Amino acid sequence: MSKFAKMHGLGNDFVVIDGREGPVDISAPRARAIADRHTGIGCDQLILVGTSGKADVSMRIFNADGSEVEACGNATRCIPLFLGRDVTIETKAGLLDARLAGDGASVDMGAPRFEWDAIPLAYAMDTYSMPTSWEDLPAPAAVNVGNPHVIFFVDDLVSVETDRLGPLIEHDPLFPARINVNFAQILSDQHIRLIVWERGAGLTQACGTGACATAVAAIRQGLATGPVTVSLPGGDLEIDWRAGGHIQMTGPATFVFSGEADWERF
Ligand SMILES: N[C@@H](CCC[C@H](N)C(=O)O)C(=O)O
Repeated sequence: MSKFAKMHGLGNDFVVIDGREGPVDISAPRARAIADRHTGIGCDQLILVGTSGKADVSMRIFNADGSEVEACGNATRCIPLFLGRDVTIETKAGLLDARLAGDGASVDMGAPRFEWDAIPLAYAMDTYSMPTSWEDLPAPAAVNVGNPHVIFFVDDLVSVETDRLGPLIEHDPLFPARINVNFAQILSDQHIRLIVWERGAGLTQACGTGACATAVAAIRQGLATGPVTVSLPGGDLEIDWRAGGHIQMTGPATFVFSGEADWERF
């Protein structure tokens, strides 16, 4: 048996398992079973907090489909709340600094990457404005903020079939590691509306790394100036980035309930 908390960041929900007391064995099928909304606990991502030799704690991230990934912005904001203090967190994407702020946390998400093989793409291509697209969507941008994102800036978000185009693009062979798909509408110089089809989880209420990647792509293309408010279905995130620098993400994190479970049963 070990302790867990159900938490969320703007409705992007997590089962956060405390693995600091002893090893918790999470395989892909087990992560999928825990995340199942009918037969498990239910979540978009399963988060395993552990000990670390390099930071205060480590964090492993599993999508609802069981795939283990490098980064999760909303979950990173939940960790200071889960532990009750500011923390440094070791992730597959590097060390992150997360501090309690307002009704959530503020996190240094590191520096974005734009090289085609860092996204990764299947072959060399300009990631500022990619010479490709799908159906009526405009040419996208690609950014890696610890995990891979493609961003489409559209005129009218309501008319985009996000649930049909999202999975099509996520699984396109251009993206050998699959991809998180961001559909964004610029509302003003400092305000973006965003819907994210997440790799391995589908449409979510919010995606922290998606907000970071989208704000960075917009600032890079001169479509916005930082700091940017990114409005997702679940609420708003504040993203600050200057070219060459780190991304600072600030927004809410919520504790829902705690429990104890025998993970061997999943
Ligand atoms: N919800 C997260 C992102 C979770 C991982 C993502 N689906 C991936 O596969 O990279 C966030 O808030 O950033």
